[in-house]
Amino acid sequence: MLRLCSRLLRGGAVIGHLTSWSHTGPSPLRCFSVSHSCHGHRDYSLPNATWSRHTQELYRKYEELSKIGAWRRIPSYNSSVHHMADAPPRGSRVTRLFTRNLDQDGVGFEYSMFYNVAEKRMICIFQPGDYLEGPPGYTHGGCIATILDSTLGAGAMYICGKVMTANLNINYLNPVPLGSTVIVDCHVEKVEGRKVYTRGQVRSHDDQILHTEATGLFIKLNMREVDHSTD
Ligand SMILES: CCCCC/C=C\C/C=C\C/C=C\C/C=C\CCCC(=O)SCCNC(=O)CCNC(=O)[C@H](O)C(C)(C)COP(=O)(O)OP(=O)(O)OC[C@H]1O[C@@H](n2cnc3c(N)ncnc32)[C@H](O)[C@@H]1OP(=O)(O)O
Repeated sequence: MLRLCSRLLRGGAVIGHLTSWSHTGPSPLRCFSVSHSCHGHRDYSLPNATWSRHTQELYRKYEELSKIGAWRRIPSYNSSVHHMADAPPRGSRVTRLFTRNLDQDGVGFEYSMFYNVAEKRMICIFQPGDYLEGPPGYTHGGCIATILDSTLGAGAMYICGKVMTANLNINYLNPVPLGSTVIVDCHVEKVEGRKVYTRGQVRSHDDQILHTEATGLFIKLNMREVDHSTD
């Protein structure tokens, strides 16, 4: 972990990159100003042929809201380093962001995130594919935890910059069918020193079913504590 943090932080880490999303002026980060690709990398937050009608409808709704300025789509690449303006050297390692580690569309995590600055709110339109099975026909709880952690964490990063998950509490209330469309709705509740308290829900696309509730504690990273000696 220390090695990972060290490498990320020295390279102008992705989380630092995410920090500057909150700048009000023109973004210094070229990746986030490009809607369809970042230096040729595919933006997975854009619709593909495997998205259901419900997933597409929700996406269009937030896309429209983005046009009037309330929301902003968050591009998504399949490696953490693709989110960085200045990626650290990776050597021979080819890493993949956990939620983007399948090459086939539709079978894993299909999702798109949008952020609302005024509400300190991050939403994620999520369509779990068939390879995320837990109970027969339903999404594995670990996958639900992953998308919650990612959405809560992205919201915390937008407000506070470099953070890591310290605590994640989840109540699973109703199972999430594979292939369904859910909305992961998260916000930052409060910030106390380095602690960022977040809360979120997973609801069905029509808000009729509350699938999951969660709270997350994220800790702002103290760069002085990063140990480079393990490299
Ligand atoms: C991380 C890479 C993410 C890469 C994403 C890249 C691109 C993505 C792009 C778009 C997608 C967007 C977002 C995705 C976001 C996130 C998803 C991934 C997130 C993760 O997958 S992340 C991995 C799992 N995560 C860990 O691997 C953490 C291991 N852990 C540690 O590294 C340390 O533990 C640390 C740093 C957490 C704290 O360590 P530390 O030394 O800096 O701070 P310290 O311990 O002093 O605590 C300071 C104050 O927090 C309180 N505190 C601490 N822990 C607490 C707890 N559990 N409960 C209650 N209070 C707690 C203390 O009580 C004190 O409170 P007080 O100030 O009041 O005394």
